[in-house]
Amino acid sequence: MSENKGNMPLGADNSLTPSEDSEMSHVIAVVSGKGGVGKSTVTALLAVELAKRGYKVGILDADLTGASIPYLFGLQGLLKVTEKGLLEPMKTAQFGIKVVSIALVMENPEMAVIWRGPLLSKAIQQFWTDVDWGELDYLLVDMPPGTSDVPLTVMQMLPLDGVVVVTSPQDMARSVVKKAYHMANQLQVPVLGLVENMSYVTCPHCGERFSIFGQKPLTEAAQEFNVQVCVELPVDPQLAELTDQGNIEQITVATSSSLKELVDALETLN
Ligand SMILES: Nc1ncnc2c1ncn2[C@@H]1O[C@H](COP(=O)(O)OP(=O)(O)OP(=O)(O)O)[C@@H](O)[C@H]1O
Repeated sequence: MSENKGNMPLGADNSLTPSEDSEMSHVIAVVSGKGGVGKSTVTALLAVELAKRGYKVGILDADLTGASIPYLFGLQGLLKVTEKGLLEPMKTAQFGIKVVSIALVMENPEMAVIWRGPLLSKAIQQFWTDVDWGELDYLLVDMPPGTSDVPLTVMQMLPLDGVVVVTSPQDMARSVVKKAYHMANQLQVPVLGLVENMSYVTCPHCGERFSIFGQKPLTEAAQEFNVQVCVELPVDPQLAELTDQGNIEQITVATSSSLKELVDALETLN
């Protein structure tokens, strides 16, 4: 782990190499200021949209104390171990997205709640070094919520292309974006996009949009911190139902089309 010397940028820790045969073209971290804003849901939707465009996608669920990626995709059971002694990611039913999560490794993943920072970091490190990821166009990392030490350490370990920030209208968006911006700056990677989740509701009868939490100057925050893309996702009852059922891959265009601009931007990384 590289040492933080005052204001010196931390950069990625290049000593951490993925397992033999693993090759990730792009690694993108999805972060949020706090839990419950829909970070895992957005990670899953981005993965589905990229997979729909024909890319090979994986998700590293680094949110060890709130691992929800397997549930969104209806994945159960434990990961198998390959002949080489590596963990084999579990593939999602429809698009074959490769998922690794503490919930697929431990019978009792709730134990991770009592782990301290170094143990959490070590587990995530192993999700990078001891997993047979194979060839991936995109690996999305569902980060622990917040912009404190643990997520920073995690981000520091991985060779990131950039960061996607998820906020909700009740969130202090400007402050979250500011912290994520400084975090990304330290790591010398860009903030690729800002997603305001549960931003509005659409009337099912007339199609009119209601910003029930009021209009927030989200684009101002994006401009201020030079975020390239800024998108809004509606409160979507279909999405809530599909995630509860573990069927997020069956999402139809309505919500996922809101992510189009961001997915386009991720595609330009190629
Ligand atoms: N746009 C949306 N419309 C409807 N429901 C949503 C939307 N986004 C997220 N949800 C629901 O909100 C809940 C929390 O979402 P999610 O688990 O993605 O949050 P999170 O930020 O990852 O939380 P944590 O960090 O605590 O894991 C889920 O039940 C999900 O179905």
